[in-house]
Amino acid sequence: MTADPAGAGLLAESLTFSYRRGADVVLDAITHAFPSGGLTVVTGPSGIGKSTLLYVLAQLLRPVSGKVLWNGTDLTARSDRDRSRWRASTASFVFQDAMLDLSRTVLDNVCEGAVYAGLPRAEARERGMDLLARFGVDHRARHRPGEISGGQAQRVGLCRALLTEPRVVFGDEPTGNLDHDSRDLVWEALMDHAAAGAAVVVATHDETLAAAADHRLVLNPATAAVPRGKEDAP
Ligand SMILES: Nc1ncnc2c1ncn2[C@@H]1O[C@H](COP(=O)(O)OP(=O)(O)OP(=O)(O)O)[C@@H](O)[C@H]1O
Repeated sequence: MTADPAGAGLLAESLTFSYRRGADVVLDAITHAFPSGGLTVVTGPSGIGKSTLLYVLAQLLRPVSGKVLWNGTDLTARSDRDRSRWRASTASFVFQDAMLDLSRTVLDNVCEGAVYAGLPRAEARERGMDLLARFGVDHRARHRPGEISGGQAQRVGLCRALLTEPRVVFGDEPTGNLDHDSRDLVWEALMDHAAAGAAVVVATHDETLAAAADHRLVLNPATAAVPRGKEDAP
């Protein structure tokens, strides 16, 4: 991955969101930077809006008002098609549940999205096998997801997310269901990916992992968003 320019990354500017007109405001004027080259954790109590913030940053949801900037360019002003293109070319997700397609092999699960987005199949499979080996699940490449453990499935989900070396990775409780070894492995992979230049944004309840992150945004009921952490001035 080539480095993004200094000051690069995602920037939320006064983001406000509610799921329906007249419904509760879930995100209330959040302004925060999620820099490239760092892992930012988003913490806060259940139901505060951590997942929602990830979806708005990822352009899966449109804010009611405010902007999401990527390297200084306003994504929220773009058409739905352009926002989907940005997501396909730039971002990926790791969820608490790996959400694998049960009808496909592990290797196909890792590769299919990237092939669909235009990566040649042979290259995708080669990269996919390398990643599966890196995360210790290459011996399961030809198995179906129903034949592997939850921890292995999560590693497979991680391989799928990293296959295209995305500049942005969103993790929604990516270590939530994992034993300690798998948890550490997933976390280190995300930290490494951030260190290689990506903007990684992870919603988590895991205080141990949160303490090890580069940056932190705390969502809190009184203020909606209270920046905290190593260089998280609003
Ligand atoms: N699709 C939806 N439609 C309407 N309201 C929703 C929807 N998804 C989430 N909400 C509400 O939005 C608020 C924020 O939810 P969100 O899932 O973002 O919180 P969270 O901080 O990620 O919670 P958790 O830590 O439990 O995963 C909650 O009140 C939730 O009930």
